[in-house]
Amino acid sequence: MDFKEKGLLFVLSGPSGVGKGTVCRALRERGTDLQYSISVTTRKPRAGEQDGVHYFFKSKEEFQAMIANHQLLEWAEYVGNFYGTPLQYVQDTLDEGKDVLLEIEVQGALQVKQNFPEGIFIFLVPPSLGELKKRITNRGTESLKLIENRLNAARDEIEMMKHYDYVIENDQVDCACDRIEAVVVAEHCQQARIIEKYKRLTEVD
Ligand SMILES: Nc1ncnc2c1ncn2[C@@H]1O[C@H](COP(=O)(O)OP(=O)(O)OP(=O)(O)O)[C@@H](O)[C@H]1O
Ligand SMILES: Nc1nc2c(ncn2[C@@H]2O[C@H](COP(=O)(O)O)[C@@H](O)[C@H]2O)c(=O)[nH]1
Repeated sequence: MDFKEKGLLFVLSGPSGVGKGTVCRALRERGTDLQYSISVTTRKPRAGEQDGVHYFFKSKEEFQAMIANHQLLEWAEYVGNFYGTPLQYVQDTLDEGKDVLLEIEVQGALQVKQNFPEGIFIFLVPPSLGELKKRITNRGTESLKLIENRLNAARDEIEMMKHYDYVIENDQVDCACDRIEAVVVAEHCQQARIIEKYKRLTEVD
């Protein structure tokens, strides 16, 4: 039987400012074998953010057209802006046998879980709420009002971590990366065992 192994889908969530982007950048620099989906958003670019690199920046109308045309794997409204994952990229990359990592907020992650239960869901937590506030404030990319909105959303998001397979603390970026890499290795071992079992069960004498 021709059994083509697909890539694994990892979903990384966590409250704004916990360090998802920082940890993903560090994983890239380490050369961890993951592909990163670029999301679509209606949020305005921050200083230094480039279209097609950090996000695909779209108008509300363009975003709604993508929803209507079933071009998004998931989407959500988060603190006044829309965010979504382009479906085609994820499908194609998994079909090529490569692992994909989505860095998305919890409403979107739960949609992925419904439609793609074999995904692996990781929730990144800060050492404390005080440290979260310090990180998002020191980043200096949002106004005080927006920081407050994001911290309010964080309380509800943290409540949702019970729906995730793994909860990883981002105390130090390097340690958080080590833990995520350990999850990737463990999930591949698990997949290899399942495939082996499936092959044995379907073998014809
Ligand atoms: N382990 C860490 N220790 C100290 N500071 C950290 C750590 N991880 C990230 N930071 C800092 O915290 C701030 C927020 O990080 P980052 O932008 O990666 O968060 P995020 O979760 O991607 O946020 P958002 O969801 O808003 O995009 C950055 O200034 C970053 O340098
Ligand atoms: N549901 C989705 N959430 C996404 C996506 N891309 C990013 N995000 C999350 O949005 C918030 C805010 O991001 P920011 O860049 O404005 O700070 C954060 O939690 C991201 O992880 C997506 O495609 N879908």
